[in-house]
Amino acid sequence: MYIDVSNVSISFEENKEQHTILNDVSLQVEKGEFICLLGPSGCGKSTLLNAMAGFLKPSSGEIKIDGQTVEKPSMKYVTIFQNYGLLPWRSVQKNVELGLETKKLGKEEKKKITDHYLEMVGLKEAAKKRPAQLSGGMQQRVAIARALAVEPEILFMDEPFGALDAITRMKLQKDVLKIAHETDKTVVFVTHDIEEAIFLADRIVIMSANPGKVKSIMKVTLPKDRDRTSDDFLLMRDKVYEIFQMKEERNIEYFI
Ligand SMILES: Nc1ncnc2c1ncn2[C@@H]1O[C@H](COP(=O)(O)OP(=O)(O)OP(=O)(O)O)[C@@H](O)[C@H]1O
Repeated sequence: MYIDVSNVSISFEENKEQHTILNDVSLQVEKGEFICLLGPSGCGKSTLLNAMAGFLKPSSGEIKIDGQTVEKPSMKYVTIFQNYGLLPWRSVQKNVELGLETKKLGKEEKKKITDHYLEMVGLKEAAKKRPAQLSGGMQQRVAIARALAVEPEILFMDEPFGALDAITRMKLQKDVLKIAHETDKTVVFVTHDIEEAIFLADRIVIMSANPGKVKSIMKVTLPKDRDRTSDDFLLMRDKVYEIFQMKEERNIEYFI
C-alpha cells in the first residue's frame, strides 16, 4: 500500500476542551490513484490532507507513505492550495522556479524544467508576466506548474479550484486529470463539489462531520475520459447524493 492512513484521530484543545476533528479514519491509497476527499464544510477534509502531507501530527493512529511514517512535509509530495500561494513580485517563470531553489541546479537546467511545466499547463507565453496580470485560472495553473516542477510523487490538492468560475474550473479539472495520468502521479484532492469528485476520482472518500469520519468509499467505475452529461455519470451523482441523504424522495404522488 502506498499511502496508509490507519486509525487516525485528531483533536484540538480549545478553551481547555478537547474537540475531536477526525475520529478513527482509515484509508489506503494505491500508487497512481486519484482520490477525492468529499464532504460537507467542517468534516475535516483539510485536516486529513494536512496530516497526510506532514503538516499536522495525528493525536492517535499512524500515516505511512511508501512504508515510512509521515512526520514532516517532504520534497516527495507537494500541496496546492485554493489561494495559489504565488509571490506577486516574481514573474511567472520565477514563481515556478521557486520550488527548484532547494535543488542544486544550474540556471539553464532550471529554465528547461520551468519551460517544460509551463508548457504543460499552457502558459509558456506568460512566463514573463506577474501573477496580478493573470486571471485566477491562470494563476492556479502557475501554482500547478510550480508543484509539478519539483517532480513530486504525490500531489495534495486542497480545494484548488474553489475560487474559480464554473467554466475555468471545468477546464482545469480536465487539465489536472490529463497531467495526473500522463505523469503517473498519485493525487489526493479535497473538494465539497460532488460533480468535481465524480469527474476526477478513481475513488471518492465520502466523509461526514461531527466528528469527521469516513462514511463511505466509492469506486468510480466510469471510463477515464468522462462525460458529465452521460447517464452513467448522472447515475453515479445520484448515488453520492443518496449517501449524503440529499436526494429527494421519489415517492411523491402526482395528480394529473
Ligand atoms: N488548528 C485548529 N484548532 C482548532 N480547530 C481546528 C483547527 N483546524 C481545524 N479546526 C476545526 O476542525 C474542523 C474541520 O476543519 P477542516 O478545515 O479540516 O474541515 P473541511 O472539511 O476541510 O472544511 P472546509 O470544506 O470548510 O474547508 C472545523 O470545525 C475547524 O474549525
